[in-house]
Formats: sequence, C-alpha cells, structure tokens
Amino acid sequence: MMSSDNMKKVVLVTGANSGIGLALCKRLLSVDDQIHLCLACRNMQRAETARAALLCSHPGADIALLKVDVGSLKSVLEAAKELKQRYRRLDYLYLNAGIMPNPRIDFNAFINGLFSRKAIHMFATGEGLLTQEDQVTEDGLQNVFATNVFGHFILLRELEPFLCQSEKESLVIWSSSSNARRSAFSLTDYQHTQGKESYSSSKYATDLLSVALNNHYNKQGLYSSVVCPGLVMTHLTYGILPPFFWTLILPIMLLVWLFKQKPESLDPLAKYYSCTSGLGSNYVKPVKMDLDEEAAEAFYQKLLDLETKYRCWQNVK
Ligand SMILES: NC(=O)C1=CN([C@@H]2O[C@H](COP(=O)(O)OP(=O)(O)OC[C@H]3O[C@@H](n4cnc5c(N)ncnc54)[C@H](OP(=O)(O)O)[C@@H]3O)[C@@H](O)[C@H]2O)C=CC1
Ligand SMILES: CC(C)=CCC[C@@H](C)[C@H]1CC[C@H]2C3=C(CC[C@]12C)[C@@]1(C)CCC(=O)C[C@@H]1CC3
Repeated sequence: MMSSDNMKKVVLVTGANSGIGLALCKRLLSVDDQIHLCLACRNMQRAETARAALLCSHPGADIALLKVDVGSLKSVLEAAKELKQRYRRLDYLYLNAGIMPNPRIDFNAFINGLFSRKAIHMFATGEGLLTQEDQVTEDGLQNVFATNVFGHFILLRELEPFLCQSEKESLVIWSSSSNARRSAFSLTDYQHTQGKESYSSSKYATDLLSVALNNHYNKQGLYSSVVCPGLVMTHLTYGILPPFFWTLILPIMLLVWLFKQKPESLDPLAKYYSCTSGLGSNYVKPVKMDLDEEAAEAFYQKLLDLETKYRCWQNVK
C-alpha cells in the first residue's frame, strides 16, 4: 500500500532559483502546499536562497534541491539518476531554465519597426530586434540549444519511466516565448550555428518538440504543453537593458500601444474582458503555434539521432 507521503505529487522545476521559475514555485505552493517541490538549479547557493524565500512564505512546505546544469549532458544524467533514487513518481516537470546570452538590440531594426505597421507586434515579441552571441559547450553543442532544448530533452528521456506510469498522467510544461519564430529556425541547422537569433530558434524548437512529444507519449500518459510568459522583468530581460532603462521605457511602450490601437480593429460583437474571475483564475488565452506536425516529427527524429550519438560518446569516454 502507498503511504500518504508517496501519494503526494512530485513537481520538478528547472531554473527555479530566480525570475519566472521562482515565481512559479511560489504560485504552485500557494495552490497546493502538499506537493514535493524540487528546485533544479545549477548554483546551489542561489538554490538555497530561493528555498529559504519560499519557506518564508510557505513554512513547512516540502522543498528539495537538485543540482543540475541543463547545458551539460553529464550533469543532466547525474541529476536524473539522483532523482530516480529520491522519488518513485514525477507528476509535473517544468522545463523552464533558459538563457539569452550576450543580447544586442538592433537599433536600425528598432527605428524601422517603430514606424511600420509591425510596431505593436515588434514590442510584443521583440521580433527581429534582438541578436545573441552563442558559444559551444564542453559537449560540443551550441550553448543556447543545449540549455534551452537538448539538456531538457535528455532529462525528460531519462525520467521517461517516471513520467509514463500506467496509473497516472504526467505533465511536461516548457517555458517558450513570443520570440519563438519559424524563420529563425532551420531543420538543417537546428542548433543555430549560423545565425544570430539562437534564442528565437531555440524557443521555436521547444514548440516543435512539445508537439512531437504529444504525438509520441500521450498514449503512455505523458502530456506536453508550452507556455509563453510574455515580457517579464527578470535577470534575462535585465541582461538586455538595465533596470532603470526598463522603468523609463515601459510607460513609453504603453503609450505606443495606445496610439497604435485602431478603433476599427475592435470587433463590435465581441466583449473584451479580463479572464480573471473569482471562480478560478484563467489569465491566458491559447494561441495557435506556427508549425506543422511533419516538421515537429522531423526535428524529434534529429534529436533522437543526436541523443544516440551522445550516449555512445558518453559510454566511450
Ligand atoms: N523574462 C521574460 O520576459 C521571458 C522569459 N521566458 C523564458 O522563461 C524562462 C525563465 O527565464 P527568466 O525567469 O526570465 O530568466 P532568469 O534569468 O531570471 O531565470 C533563468 C533561470 O534558468 C537558470 N538557468 C540558466 N541556465 C541554466 C543551466 N545551464 N542549468 C540550470 N539552470 C539554468 C538560471 O539559473 P542561474 O541563476 O544559475 O543563472 C535561472 O534560475 C526561460 O526559459 C526564458 O527563456 C520566456 C518569455 C519571456
Ligand atoms: C527604447 C528601446 C530601445 C526599446 C527596445 C525595447 C526592446 C528591448 C523590447 C521590446 C519587446 C521586448 C521583448 C523581449 C526583450 C526586450 C524587447 C525586445 C523578449 C524577447 C524577452 C525574452 C522573451 O522570451 C520574449 C520577450 C518579448 C518582448
């Protein structure tokens, strides 16, 4: 018979020590403080600080730490092994850790975009505005791809037996982005070795991967979904512009949005209302992803090939 402790849901969040990951953990505990929450972080000191902050608002919560650098395959394999020893189940896997290294704003694109019909879209998604300088990891992979996509994919593959259990369903949730863009991604260069939009490419890759995962795993009780947090002030965005700059431009961004609103674009037969209600909160609306299932499957097969290659390499080492 299962003890009540074994019946508690196990939730793992990568990149849980700051920004969206930490806010998510706080929210999860406020919804259900009976979960086993595991903060998967690369820096244990920052993880400890995050744990202490969560315990301040939720004393008595069951919060564990797991060391993992999702950009390193060795670290991911070790973390997965550790997890399998600690828990008998995994209910929610939040694949949230992510990087946008050395971001630069393309000011020419910004000025051109500002006076074009795409201004609102540009402010909402950052499309065409940002470039990044990527690097190669110890495993020989592009860092952004390794961190935002492949490390998480390997983690998920390692935890497959826990996620695919006949008696219960499990959910994998990816932190994607409005910056995910089809044109930044290429199946022939899925690690984005050539371009300067590795972030955009990696987020499009997570969208594709999520679709493929559903096709492959739904029958086994594993469901994948992507969330798109919009624009959130975190270390990631403070890497693009310093905090004081954001304080200055946010009201301007709001004004641009107001002036760009066309009254004729409003549907007279629609009510524009907040999704928040006292009967349960739903702040989000679904947006169809710009992708097709064949591309998702082709990308999934490429990831499986890469996985095979790296597993052989790990065995040889
Ligand atoms: N902020 C925004 O506007 C948006 C963010 N997102 C996505 O949300 C996710 C969270 O980002 P956000 O909270 O904004 O940014 P933060 O930089 O605040 O958080 C990123 C988290 O990921 C961790 N992380 C980064 N690299 C690794 C690694 N190799 N191994 C383990 N952990 C790692 C960081 O750890 P450490 O502290 O050690 O660096 C940190 O905890 C990302 O995937 C991002 O792409 C999506 C849309 C918008
Ligand atoms: C005055 C001035 C220089 C304005 C530039 C504003 C841009 C820096 C932002 C406009 C939209 C923003 C945005 C992001 C980063 C910063 C902007 C490009 C993200 C790409 C950050 C990470 C994400 O995942 C999505 C964000 C979408 C919007």
